Amino acid sequence: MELNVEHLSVSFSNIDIVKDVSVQVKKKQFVGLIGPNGCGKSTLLKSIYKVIKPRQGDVFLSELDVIKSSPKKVAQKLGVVGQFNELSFDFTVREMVMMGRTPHKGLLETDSQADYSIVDAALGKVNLEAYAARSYNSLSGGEKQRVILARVLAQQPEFMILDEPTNHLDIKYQLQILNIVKKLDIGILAALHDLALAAEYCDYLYIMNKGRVVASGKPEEILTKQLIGEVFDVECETYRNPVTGGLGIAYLQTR
Ligand SMILES: Nc1ncnc2c1ncn2[C@@H]1O[C@H](COP(=O)(O)OP(=O)(O)OP(=O)(O)O)[C@@H](O)[C@H]1O
Repeated sequence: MELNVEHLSVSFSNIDIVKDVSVQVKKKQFVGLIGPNGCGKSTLLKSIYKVIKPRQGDVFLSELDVIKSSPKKVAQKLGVVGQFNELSFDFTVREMVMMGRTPHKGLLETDSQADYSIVDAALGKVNLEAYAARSYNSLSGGEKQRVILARVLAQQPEFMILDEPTNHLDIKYQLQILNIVKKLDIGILAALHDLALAAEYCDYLYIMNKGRVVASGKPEEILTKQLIGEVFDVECETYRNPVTGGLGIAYLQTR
């Protein structure tokens, strides 16, 4: 599926937080959204996945008009890994992941053998099979993050939004999660903080500052020291990593 966000604006108490933002994710593209704290990344993503109503603009997932469609209809296509994953009620890890199947079920439909197999496969993908009976609230931040990803995998979405999916994760699981979502071969829009990881995994980047998209393009084309300096207020040098061949960024000092 493709994502088309057109001229989206979001305001809280008459203050514009997201200002006329247009974003496109083509079929099977991994697109990153980067920008400093408070620039509006989460607000933009939440208005795409229907948690916040935008003041104006359109969101389409291929032909599906996301703003006008029911949450269930959207959840059949769109998976979301959000930033905060706390729960008031306690569920087991397996119950949490099984919730990913809900959008595909009728009102009184019970869990089928196929649902159990899908849930087991999703737990396996994030290395949490042994945690299936554990209480979700007893897990560490990183384990919770992997359960949420497993729930989204069980949902079998055709498009995925991730809001800082590698928050809380040590480097092994940061790479594991990015590798898992990359291999899904579906459209992805992900807010990321680590610029080097964004450069490595993303096909295309949008850079936000103060509610607006200020640059977009292929990572190596737009992640210049001038742009990083302007947007993040940090002096840096960029270089080609001699080991990976990818983009390296040496941060020097804050401005
Ligand atoms: N419900 C709300 N009411 C008023 N202001 C809000 C609300 N939600 C977010 N904001 C403000 O909107 C701005 C953008 O917040 P947002 O969470 O979108 O930023 P972000 O780019 O995702 O930041 P971070 O990198 O820190 O997660 C912030 O100044 C925030 O305080």
